[in-house]
Amino acid sequence: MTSSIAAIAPNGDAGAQGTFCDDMWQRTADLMGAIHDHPFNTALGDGTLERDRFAFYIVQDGRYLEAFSKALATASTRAADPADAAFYAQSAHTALAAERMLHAGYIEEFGLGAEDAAGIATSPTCLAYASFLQATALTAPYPVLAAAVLPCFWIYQDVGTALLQKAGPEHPYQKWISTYSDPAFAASVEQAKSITDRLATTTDPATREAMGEAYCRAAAYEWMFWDSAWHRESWPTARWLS
Ligand SMILES: Cc1ncc(CN)c(N)n1
Repeated sequence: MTSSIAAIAPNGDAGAQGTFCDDMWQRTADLMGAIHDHPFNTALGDGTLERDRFAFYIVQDGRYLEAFSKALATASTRAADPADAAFYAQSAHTALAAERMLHAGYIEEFGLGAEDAAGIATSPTCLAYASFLQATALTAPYPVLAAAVLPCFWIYQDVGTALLQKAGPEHPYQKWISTYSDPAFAASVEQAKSITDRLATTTDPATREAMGEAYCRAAAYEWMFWDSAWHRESWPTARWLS
């Protein structure tokens, strides 16, 4: 009989011993299925996603990426290993430089001016996800922060790669799909996974448990983010507050 939390699967079943990432992939298997099957992503994949929905997503995502980038920059300052620090610093830059450049292209293509974008309120889900990342960056142990940012890499690569199978060159969202199915992005996902796995094996059981909770919370927010874009989520209180 084992007494080590690290040797217990995150769902509480004794037995299955894998890396932290293997455990997380198993634990979120149903959620990943729901992400791939979400109408936003199936329509994104077959190119039928309405522009309004995608534009709403792009505006929200630009705001999310600012928070994500800050969380990564904080991870860089908190990393003890210089190679990890460089990885998170580089990723913080990429989130703002490359991903937001992708957004800028779509915003221009859709003829969305700065004023139009400013008129779209940050959705409750976008704010919740961004706030969760920033709170984790500022208050949680560094391994928990590494786990919290991992789904942002891994899930996007998984979705981008799956959509690549369906997308031809004339696909309206080809650039989005290419960004997240790019081998360079896959390499950064592998690095984020390997850092997180290493931290999970060297930390104490309670922190590893908290890493699992942070990973699953962020993965849940990923589903919620696409769902909120699909429904163009607004504040139920908007009628009283402008
Ligand atoms: C909500 C969200 N999550 C992740 C990613 C990929 N960095 C993104 N652009 N947006």
